[in-house]
Amino acid sequence: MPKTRKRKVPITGVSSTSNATSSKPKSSRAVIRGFHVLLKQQAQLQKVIVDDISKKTELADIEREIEELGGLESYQRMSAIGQGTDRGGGSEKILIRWLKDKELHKPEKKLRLLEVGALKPDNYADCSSWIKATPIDLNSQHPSIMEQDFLLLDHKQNRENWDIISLSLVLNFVPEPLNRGEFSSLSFLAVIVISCSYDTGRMLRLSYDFLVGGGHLFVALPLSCLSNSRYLNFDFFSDLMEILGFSERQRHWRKGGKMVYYLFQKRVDARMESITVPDRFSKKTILRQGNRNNFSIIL
Ligand SMILES: C[S@@+](CC[C@H](N)C(=O)[O-])C[C@H]1O[C@@H](n2cnc3c(N)ncnc32)[C@H](O)[C@@H]1O
Repeated sequence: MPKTRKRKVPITGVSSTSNATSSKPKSSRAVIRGFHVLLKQQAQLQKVIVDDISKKTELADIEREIEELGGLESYQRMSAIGQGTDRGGGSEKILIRWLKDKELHKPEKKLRLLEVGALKPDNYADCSSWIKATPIDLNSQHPSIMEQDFLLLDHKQNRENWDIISLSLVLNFVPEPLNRGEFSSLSFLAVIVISCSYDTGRMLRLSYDFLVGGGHLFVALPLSCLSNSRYLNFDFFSDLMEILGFSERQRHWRKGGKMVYYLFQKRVDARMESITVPDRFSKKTILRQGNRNNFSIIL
């Protein structure tokens, strides 16, 4: 008689039936964490799958779990719930506060803000008298969010076209080129937490090109991307942004916290074309050993 495979306890410990539909903060956090665990494992398994048949079964289990959790839509919905003001609000609050501190909220003309990786269409609705926000996402969840790959924006049209660009939890989320464009939600999920270092660097370069002189770039990252990466730390990131032509204006994180926020300003005198990128920024440079994550940015 053929052996029946015992159904495993979910790797994430997250039950698909109870959590994927709930909007309780604990549940959404658990589902998001669950997704991250599964996606990482899925991406790792996909790398070795070719010659190891037993891994195929493991991968199938993981893909089933991802599907049971509701796929990308569920993940994005949960992240959007996490952004709600009743949950402490999204990172846009920090950007708005910094802009107000700089007295930038009384402009002659509304500030044009490009919000990359928007899960909600109305994050800047309260500031509509001084901010004209354009939310975009690879996989739009709302008719008012333009479905658009930032990396494929028309260069000519967007060059020096934006006063502010927001990359909140996007640099750590850039899918591999193959999975961008015509992706199924599942193949997209597979690479969601394994950022492609070159595209992350390209995103920062494009942000520079797309901002007006003196324009601001807001970056939010999971703290561990800088505090516990093999290839990146606070100093390295600051040097890299300097090289790109950005001056740091604000930085916020706290010990034991989960996030780090930056506000950079495009230097007007910087001439990217003539800058030679030092070697250490154009390849992965190991900064520290041990049990670390692999988040990196390559210019
Ligand atoms: C973790 S969510 C971040 C959501 C929100 N900005 C926040 O701070 O919570 C990352 C989003 O970035 C989007 N994204 C990643 N790369 C992108 C790209 N090249 N162009 C547009 N959106 C992108 C993904 O589709 C995803 O919805």
